[in-house]
This record gives sequence, C-alpha cells and structure tokens, in this order.
Amino acid sequence: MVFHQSRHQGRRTPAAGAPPDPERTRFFSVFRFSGRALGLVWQTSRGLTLTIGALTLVAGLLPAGVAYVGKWIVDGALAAMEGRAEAASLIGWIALECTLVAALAGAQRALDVCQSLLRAQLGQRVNVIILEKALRMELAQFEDSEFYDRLTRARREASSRPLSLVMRTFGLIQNLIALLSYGGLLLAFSPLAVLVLVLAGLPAFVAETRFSGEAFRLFRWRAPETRKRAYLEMALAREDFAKEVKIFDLGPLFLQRYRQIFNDLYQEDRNLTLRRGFWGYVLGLLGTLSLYGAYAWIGWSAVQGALTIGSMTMYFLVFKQGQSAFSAGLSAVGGMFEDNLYLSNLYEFLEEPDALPAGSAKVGPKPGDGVRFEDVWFTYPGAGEPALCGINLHLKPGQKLALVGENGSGKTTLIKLLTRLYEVERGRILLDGLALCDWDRGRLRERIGVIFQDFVRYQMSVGENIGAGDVTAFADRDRWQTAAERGLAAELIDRLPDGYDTQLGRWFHKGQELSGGQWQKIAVARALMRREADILVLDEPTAALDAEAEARIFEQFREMTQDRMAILISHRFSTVRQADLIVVLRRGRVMEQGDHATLIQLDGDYARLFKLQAKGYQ
Ligand SMILES: Nc1ncnc2c1ncn2[C@@H]1O[C@H](COP(=O)(O)OP(=O)(O)OP(=O)(O)O)[C@@H](O)[C@H]1O
Repeated sequence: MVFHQSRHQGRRTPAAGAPPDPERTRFFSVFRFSGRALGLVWQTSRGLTLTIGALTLVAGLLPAGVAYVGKWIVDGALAAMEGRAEAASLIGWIALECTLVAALAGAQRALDVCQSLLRAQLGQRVNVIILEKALRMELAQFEDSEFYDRLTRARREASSRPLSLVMRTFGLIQNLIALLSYGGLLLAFSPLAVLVLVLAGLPAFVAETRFSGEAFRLFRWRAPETRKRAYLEMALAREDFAKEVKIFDLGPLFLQRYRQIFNDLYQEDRNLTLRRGFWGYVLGLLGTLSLYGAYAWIGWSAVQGALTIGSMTMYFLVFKQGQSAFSAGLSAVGGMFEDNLYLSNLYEFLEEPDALPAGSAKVGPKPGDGVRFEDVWFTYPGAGEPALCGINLHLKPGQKLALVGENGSGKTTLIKLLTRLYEVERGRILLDGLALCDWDRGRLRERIGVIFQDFVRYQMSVGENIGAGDVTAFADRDRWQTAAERGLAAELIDRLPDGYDTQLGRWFHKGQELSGGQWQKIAVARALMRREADILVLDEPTAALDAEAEARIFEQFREMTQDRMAILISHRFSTVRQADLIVVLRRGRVMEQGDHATLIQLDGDYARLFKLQAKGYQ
C-alpha cells in the first residue's frame, strides 16, 4: 500500500487565464453517448421503451388541457353567478377536468412503473456487458491500477446512468410538449410573456450544468482515493484480514487513514454543495420574481377588463406551470449532460482493447517436440527491469522440469508466459513447433493444467472447487473423486460434514474453513482435473503440505505424468532433485541447467543451495 503519494498528483486544476479547459471543449462532444444509451435501452426492451414514449406524449399534453378546462369552469361559474348561464352546464366541464386529471395521474404512475421495470433489466444488461468485457481482457490490464479505476468507475455508476439518461430525455420531451402547449395558450395573452418565461429560467440552467460538470470531475479525480477507501474498509472489516489487523493492532491506524480520506473528500464536496445551493437559490429567485411580475401583469389586464376571470386564472396557472415545466426541462438537460459524462466512463472502459487475438491452430507441425523457449524476454508493464532475459529451454514429452531460484527470480513469470496470461516481449515460446500465439486459445488451455501458488479459494462447495479445474466437468462427481484421490484430498473430503457438497470458506451459511495445507490439496486436485493436459505445472503447490503428504503427492504426480511434461516450482530440493531437468534462475536469467548429478558436479548455485538445505536436515 502506498499512501504517502499526494492525492493531487496528476490533477488538472484550471488556473486563471489558462488555455481553454479541455473539459469545457468536451461539453458538447459528450452528448455523443445519448444515441448509444437510447440504443441500449431500445435493445433491452422495445415494448417498455415504446410504452414510455407514448405515456410521455400523453403526460406532456394533458396539463395544458387541464388548465384550459379550468378556465371554462371558472368562467362558467361566474356566468352562472351572474345568471348568464345554467349552473348545470358546469357539471360537464368539471367531469371532463376530473377525467383529465385522473388520466394524467394514471400516465405518471404508469411511467414510474415502466421505469422501474426497465431499470432492473437495464442494470442487469449493463453489468453483464461490463463483466463480459472484463472476461475478454488481458491479465496485464487488470494489474494496471488506472485500468482498474476505469473498471470501478464504469461499474459504480454506469448501470443506472443509461436509464437515467433516457428517462431524462423523455422527461425533456414531455416538458417541451407541455411547454409548447402552455406557450400556445400564453401566446394569446402576450408573446412577451412567453419570452419572460423562457429567459427567467436560463441562468439557473447554466449554473446547474456547470456544477454537474464539476461534480463529475471530482468523481473522476477521486477514483484512486475511493479505491484506497474501499481497500481500507476491506482490511478493517474482512475476516481474512482480521487476524493480522488485530495482532498488529493496525485497526486505529487504518481507521485514521480512512477518516482522513473522507475528510479531504468531504471538504471538496461541502464546497461544491454550498456553492450549488447558494447559486441555485439566487438564480431561482429570478424565476420567482418573474412569476410575480407576470401575475401582476395578468391581474392588471383582468382589472382593465382585457381578460375574463377564467382566462386570468388560466394564465396564472399556465405561467406557473410553464415555469416549472421550463426549469424541469432545463434541469433535465443539465442531468443529461451529467449522465453523458458518467456514461463516457462506461464507453471508455468498453473501448479498451480486448486481449490480442489468438490463432486457430489445434495441432503443431512437430507433434512430440514439446515446449521450447527461444530467447524469451519479458518486462512487466511499468517495471524498470525485465523479469525474464533471454530464456532458452527445451522440455520434451515425458520430461520433468524443476525451476529453482531465489524469490523474484522469474519462475512464476515464466509460467505466466507459457500459459499466455502475458505475451512475450521478444523471442518465442513454441509448443510442438508452433508459436503459442498461433495456437487456438481453447486448445492451448486444454493442454496445460496449472496451479499457481496464489490459487483461488472459491467460496463454493468442495466438489466445485475441484471441478473448476475443467469447466467441461465442473459438476462431474466421478471426475471430482478421481482428481481428489490423486491430489490426496479424498481422505480429508470424506471427513467433511457434507463430503463433496460441503460449502467451503466463511462467506456463506455453514461454510467450512480449511487449513492452508488442506486448501493446497484441493488446489492440486483441481489441477489434476485436466485429464487431457499433457503439460502439468505446479507452482509451489506443496509449500504448506507436511513432508509426508508432499512426498506422496509427488509420487502420484510422477506416476500420472509419466508420458507428459511436468513443470514444478519448488524451494524444496528433496523434490527438485528428482526432476530430469533443473533450471536455476537468477534475476530473470538461466544460470545453470541440467539434472541433479550434473549440477552438483558443476558446484555452482544449485550445489551450494542444495548443500545448505541438506545441512539443515543433518
Ligand atoms: N504482476 C507483476 N507486475 C509487475 N512486476 C511483477 C509482477 N509479478 C512479478 N513481478 C516482478 O517480476 C519479478 C519476477 O517475479 P516472479 O513472480 O516471476 O518471481 P518468482 O521467481 O516466482 O518468485 P517467488 O519464489 O517469490 O514466487 C520480480 O522482480 C517481481 O517483483
């Protein structure tokens, strides 16, 4: 964890007199996502999208109708009071008004219902799109913290934003329709009144748009802080951290950092919220002033006899509602701007390049040639030094290779390249005479069974933990059993309360925790699920096993892999010495290679380390 780094690093704070803010020039371009969001919603549910469209139209038109009928009711009542008309004629207008209001309420409620249904479907759809994309990406991308931020940002907000954008678009249309119909009514009074209505709402809109852009920039800048906070929350609240956090009494320190990050973020939030609130109020006042100005004007016209009382009440209502429709429309535009900004995160993530395309070969030109590393170089993204430098190796079918070397010498990296989790930077790795990148990805995976030292402890049943080694037999109980027996896990599984159905881990109800060595046995069984694999790789799988279990596993392993290739990474020389080929790595280079006898004779690194360990047992 690196916390000392300044949180303002890499930020662009707009300075006075600075060249045009790129964020601002992006103001209009961000609207490019509106179409894509609409497309997404349309593909999610055409029926719901169409229904929402129709309801929007109805809900937009009805309010003006309500205002208009209101005028007839007031005028009718006045005429009846003055004896100019029958009071009974009012009933028809009132019934119509009642119907219109009921229809409007119905349309609004139906809109809410459709929106809820669409929200659930769309949230799921966007999450699936994000996860599918994540599956297509390279491991290296996951290890890049900026990529991880993009993924987190996309996941955090993007599932709700497309719907929000579409609902706001519909809301905007609804308000525009309402506004046009109000405008139509108000025009009969005075075109100037329409202009006042429009102008009074503009400043609030400009301010709102500005603030929402600012809120978005805060959101983006904060991704690293948010990640740190999430990490600290995890370290403080998760069971697998609890042991160390308690023993080392790290809780108060972590909590203090957690608070500090919040305080920094809160300062910025508070600032923005206060400014937003202040300007919202001041500019909103302008609207209130124009409303009462218009009331005075309309009232004065009625007093002058230019308007009937019914028309006066209608214009009052129309102006008031027109104003709220206008500001609702404008804030919908502001919200759309914000939604677009957030959606740009989603599309930015989705536009990340996929993993490099693989070839389609299912067999190589030299079957039986085994694995060759030819002058292989590799540097981790962002690392100063290469992790592997000019590796040359040849492993033939039936041969067992042991990789030894100090920590960080490149053993695991070599396996990651062999399994194509990373691409070689220079040189090539050949299987049966064909470069790995030309192999069909699925075929390559079938041929290699691997278990890494940091294997995953799936919070699933024991059987599924083993079955994960071969998805085609994920639920095949016979295969679980065979693999478990070979991995020496069968005995421990039999002692578990529900055998292969025992839930492992502590996340779920009745979860059973295993010891480190027991988990390793399960992991070894997982690697042994790959019956078809002719290259088996065990990256320090036995570090937590007792000596007897280790010896038995390797015996099994040798038997199983008689005609296959096996690669073993281990710091235990008692196991390593049995390999046909031992490769000693140091700082990414092959220092020595040969079998045990040759290397002992060479009297180099291997011989020194071997003797050191042997001495420990004397
Ligand atoms: N994901 C990564 N990103 C950047 N550098 C890495 C990454 N993984 C390993 N390295 C670096 O690459 C070098 C080789 O690491 P590797 O994991 O291959 O060592 P190893 O020989 O397997 O070590 P160990 O015996 O400790 O498991 C190390 O210097 C390490 O710091």
